[in-house]
Amino acid sequence: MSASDLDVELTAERTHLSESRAALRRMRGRAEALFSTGDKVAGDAYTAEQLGRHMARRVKELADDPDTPLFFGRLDIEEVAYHVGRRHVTDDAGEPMVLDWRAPLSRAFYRASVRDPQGVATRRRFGFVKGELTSFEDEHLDRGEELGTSSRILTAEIERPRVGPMRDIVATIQPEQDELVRAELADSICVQGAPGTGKTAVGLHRAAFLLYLHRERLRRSGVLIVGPNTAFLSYISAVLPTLGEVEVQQSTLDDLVGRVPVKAVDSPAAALVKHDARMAEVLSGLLWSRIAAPTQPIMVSDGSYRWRIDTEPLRRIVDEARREGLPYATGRERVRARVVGLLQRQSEYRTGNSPSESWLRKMSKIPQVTEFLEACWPAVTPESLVAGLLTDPSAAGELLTEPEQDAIRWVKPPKTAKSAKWTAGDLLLLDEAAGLLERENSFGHVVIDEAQDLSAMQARAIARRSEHGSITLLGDLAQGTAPWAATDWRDILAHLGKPDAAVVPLTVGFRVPEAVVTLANRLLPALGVQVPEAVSLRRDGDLVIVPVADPADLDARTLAEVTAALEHEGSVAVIAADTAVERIRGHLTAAGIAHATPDDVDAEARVTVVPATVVKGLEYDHVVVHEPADIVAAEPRGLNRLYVVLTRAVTRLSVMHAKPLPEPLNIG
Ligand SMILES: Nc1ncnc2c1ncn2[C@@H]1O[C@H](COP(=O)(O)OP(=O)(O)OP(=O)(O)O)[C@@H](O)[C@H]1O
Repeated sequence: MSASDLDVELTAERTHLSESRAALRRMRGRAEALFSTGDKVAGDAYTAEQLGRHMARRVKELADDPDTPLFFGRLDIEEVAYHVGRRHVTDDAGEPMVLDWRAPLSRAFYRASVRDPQGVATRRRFGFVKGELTSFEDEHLDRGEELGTSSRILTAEIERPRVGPMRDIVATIQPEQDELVRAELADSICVQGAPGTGKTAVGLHRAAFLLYLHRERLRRSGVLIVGPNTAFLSYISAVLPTLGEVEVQQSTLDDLVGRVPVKAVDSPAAALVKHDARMAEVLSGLLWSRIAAPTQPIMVSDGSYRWRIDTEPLRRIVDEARREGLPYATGRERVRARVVGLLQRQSEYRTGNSPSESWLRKMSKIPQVTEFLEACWPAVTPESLVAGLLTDPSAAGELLTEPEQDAIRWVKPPKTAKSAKWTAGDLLLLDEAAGLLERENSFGHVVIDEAQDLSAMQARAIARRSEHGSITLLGDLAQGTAPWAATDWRDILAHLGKPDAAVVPLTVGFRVPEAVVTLANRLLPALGVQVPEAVSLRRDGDLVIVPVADPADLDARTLAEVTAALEHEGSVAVIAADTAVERIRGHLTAAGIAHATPDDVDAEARVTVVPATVVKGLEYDHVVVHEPADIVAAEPRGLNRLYVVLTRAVTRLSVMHAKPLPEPLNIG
């Protein structure tokens, strides 16, 4: 294309962009007008509210962010040009101006290749600067031209300095990622991906894709994203809204099971026991052992009548309900209903009339029925069941060893279950107990990030919430830092109730520069897991290792490194052992350098000080690691933690150390 042809073409594309923006504004205007008349046309308050919510969401979905391009690509198929963007935009006649990236036709934008052009003659990618269309790049697939990962626009996107929260990757999703994003709703998948291979991005885009394709169904059942901590959730929270999806629940695991506040901390030994799959068996055994065979008939005087149900039919009712495999509380209500049913039959037989609703209600509450239930199928709450176990763990019998029983035994049992000081581990037990009593609502789809750290009991809590839905499990076994972290995905998948999910590897890294990946990969053999190594797409980037002779100088040298990093564009993080964080924050404050906490992704400050234990899933342009040996020494899986820490850098990594570097880093 000649320079003037290029200009003409660029101008035409810019015109299409501004016309599409105008069309989107009109779509939004129409939605707003409908919104404001919605309550007048709706027949009743309920419909008005439903309609109102729907319209409010629609208006939100149609919001145009001037900084994000409305379209980022174009496909030429049979002489027709289709622009591919974040959402459908249609002109006033309803003709498409921009296709949603999730539409079936858009698939070719991500998948078409010279070998399999899928009808695409030319694929065009657009370059943008602050929402302004500034360039484009063509691949004439029909002439055998294909750029793959050498695309200049893809490279620029990957190498862009990072600031603030995570962004979507719709413009540059890679074919192997797209395959995961567009997997069927019914398919549960597990992605084993090295650091920075786009697992989180894939999970979020898959959620958006499924919502597009199965909108009504998933709106009813819901989509849930589970992340490791609030810093991570705030980092990813903007991605789905920019993709037009505003109704996805995002939660940490602790919040998901948080039915009561946490007021105490488990010892490491107690936590290990409480996260173990045997606890499910213990609780289930304890609960069902509460059921006892009836030993007395029920006798009721009802005005001038006397009703009697003998022990034998009562036994049959209890046995049958037990065999039906219902949750405990549901089973109890079933037994009550059947007992009342027998009373009703006797009454009908004797009086010749059907008893009234109020009679049935009265009978279901009379002391004789309640006493029978309390004796044979007693009322249990999650709190009472778990409190019983923690007061007397010997009830677990052989399922727990004596030291294990001692580890979880309450030193001073609370007066009542209500006044108990529950720990995070107890919340899992309470959730398990609640699941034995009543069924949880199941989400239509659950995305679980950093899943390598799930314990058996945590996985079961998620399984209860995805029983009738599918899951996307994202993680990296090498980044497992929890004491119960898995070494095989099959173990976690079994606890999640999805044993047959496909385990798919991702190995191409989009975050970490090659030199940094090479350093981090030295740790892999010491981590005790079989995972494919990452390969980096990034040839740029810097790695500096700074030995500091005098430990007393380490903090000052770290501060100097931060100051030097601030000369460059992008975010800066100091990652240190948790115990050093407050001290480093103090130094920064004293030096007048504004700094933020990782929870605050919208902070003005460019520097964030991050404790090593919360850095999982996050990324920063320039990472300054403070004393790796201390990070490793702080916890049993310290080397895994260091692997996580070293793989957070997008452009530059500085490793500051006064102590010797941990052994595996020194090889080679
Ligand atoms: N196809 C892509 N195009 C552009 N950027 C991408 C692409 N895939 C991933 N990225 C970017 O690479 C970085 C890492 O992605 P992400 O956080 O999803 O990786 P991850 O596998 O979850 O990493 P970790 O295991 O370290 O948490 C992000 O900045 C993301 O936007």
